[in-house]
Amino acid sequence: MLKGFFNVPTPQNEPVLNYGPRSVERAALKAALDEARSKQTDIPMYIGGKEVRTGNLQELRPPHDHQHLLGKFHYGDASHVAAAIDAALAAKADWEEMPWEHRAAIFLKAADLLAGPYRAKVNAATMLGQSKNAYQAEIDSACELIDFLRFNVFYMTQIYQQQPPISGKGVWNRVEQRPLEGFVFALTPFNFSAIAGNLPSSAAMMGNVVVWKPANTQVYAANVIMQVFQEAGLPDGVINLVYVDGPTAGEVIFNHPDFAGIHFTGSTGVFQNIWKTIGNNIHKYKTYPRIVGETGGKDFVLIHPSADVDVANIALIRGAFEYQGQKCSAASRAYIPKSLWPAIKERMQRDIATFKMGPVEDFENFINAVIDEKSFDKLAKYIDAAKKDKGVEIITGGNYDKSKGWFIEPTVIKVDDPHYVTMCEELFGPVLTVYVYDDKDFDKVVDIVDNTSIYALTGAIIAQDRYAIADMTHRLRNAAGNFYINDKPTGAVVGQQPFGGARGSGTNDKAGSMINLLRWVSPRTIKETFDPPKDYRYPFLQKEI
Ligand SMILES: NC(=O)c1ccc[n+]([C@@H]2O[C@H](COP(=O)([O-])OP(=O)(O)OC[C@H]3O[C@@H](n4cnc5c(N)ncnc54)[C@H](O)[C@@H]3O)[C@@H](O)[C@H]2O)c1
Ligand SMILES: N[C@@H](CCC=O)C(=O)O
Repeated sequence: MLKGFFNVPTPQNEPVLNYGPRSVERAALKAALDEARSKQTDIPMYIGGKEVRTGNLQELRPPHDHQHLLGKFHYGDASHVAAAIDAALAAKADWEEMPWEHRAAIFLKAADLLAGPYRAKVNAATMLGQSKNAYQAEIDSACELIDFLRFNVFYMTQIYQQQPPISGKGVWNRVEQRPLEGFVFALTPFNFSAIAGNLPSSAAMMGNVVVWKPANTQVYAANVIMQVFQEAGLPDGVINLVYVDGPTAGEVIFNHPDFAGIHFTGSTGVFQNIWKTIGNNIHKYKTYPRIVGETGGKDFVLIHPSADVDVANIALIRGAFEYQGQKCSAASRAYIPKSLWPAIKERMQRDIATFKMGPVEDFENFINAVIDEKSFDKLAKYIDAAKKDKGVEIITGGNYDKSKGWFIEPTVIKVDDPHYVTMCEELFGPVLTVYVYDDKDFDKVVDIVDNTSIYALTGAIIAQDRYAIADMTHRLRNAAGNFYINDKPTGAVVGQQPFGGARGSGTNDKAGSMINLLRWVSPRTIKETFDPPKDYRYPFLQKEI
């Protein structure tokens, strides 16, 4: 066995390829899209390294083209969740004994596979399965996932290097970072393949074994990510991928004595129910499970009268409409001073009119479909209500069409009431609500921004006046876990802006950071004494002579 203090490669953010006309990457991506569309993929679960097929098949269709069948996946039940836990626990002893540098090597290789031979495949799967355009897929399933893997390996070594600074005379103090006792449950959302890949791999990297359940609407790309982990050399049973209904998975997992932690990203309601269930079952577990959850948002853009209107416009339209507003960080409520409203409105209408909407296979489309019919219907309902409600005006968009795919036009709603429902609730779609305030009321508006929603995920302020920037930065310190000045509230980059929110938006354990990885280990302090005392008496107890 090799012995040494190993350094890992210094991580750099994976460069974002541009997919411009006639570029090599564009040709490779087009070929991968054609290949994926030309066949129907049969997708198994992966339990203990084996492909598991139940014959209970669920269809996968592109959200922008629901008549096309991409493939089917094998749906499981409670018995598959139990089998996945057994497989994880069977793999545990060998995995946690594996020297860390070998764990690191597996995930560094996975990053290289994604950056190279799997890049087009994973991007094509994310584009088709989740209706992301080429750029949005590239920054997610390629770059962000690669960054998560490489930066997490680096942070892992920093965690291992942290040792007590002091060892007294004749003593050596050290700290060992043990994997959790039991298995970790990774429960992942539809909207980011990077998050789907990061939640199981970050816990596994720290020596844990994992049961991973993705959203049904993300299974198509999850399958590719699992193939990458396997090809990178991940031993059987370390990550077990199952497709079951959420409550069924929860019923088995949250009643298991070896349940040691959940790594969740998804909606606030689901997370709160999970937390309650874990609380009710706390006496059943061998340890106190780690509960890590990044959840919903109602992300704001607050525009100060000193703002540059072009900066404000781009922050709004990119922040609100990239990936159809289906980012937890998406700008969904904006506060705009009356003095700037005409200029900003004119720019938004001008630019949104040039957005092309349609399938991802046509690279001219900036806007694609929302994820499924349930989301489409929900968004259509809010838009219909906005058309009827008093004090509410549709500024642009407002149309939708489900004949070919789940298409909702980018929609801007202006409201008279800053507490109108679409200013408060997370809609998770291409709908931006704006409240136009009197410039003299700016001070009150800062409080409204802070108090309007239960969430505190992301927020942006747009201003040139430095006093205003300083004031808003301070007063909105609890309103967002990721706070942007003169930028859109989306697009955090691993290693640069660690991501996560507080209040109703989650436990703020910052995905892709040391803080997050620390949740997947349990430190053991070891004190070794070289010359231990052999007499209980303190020196002062000795008789004076
Ligand atoms: N804060 C963040 O970092 C972040 C990132 C991405 C998405 N999100 C949030 O995720 C949500 C969108 O994703 P989604 O629609 O996939 O979320 P979701 O909550 O519907 O689903 C997340 C996961 O939980 C599972 N699930 C659903 N109901 C369950 C139940 N009752 N018991 C157990 N599991 C259950 C789903 O199958 C899925 O795997 C939005 O609210 C968004 O803001 C947050
Ligand atoms: N980290 C992403 C959002 C993830 C949630 O959907 C961003 O910063 O835009």
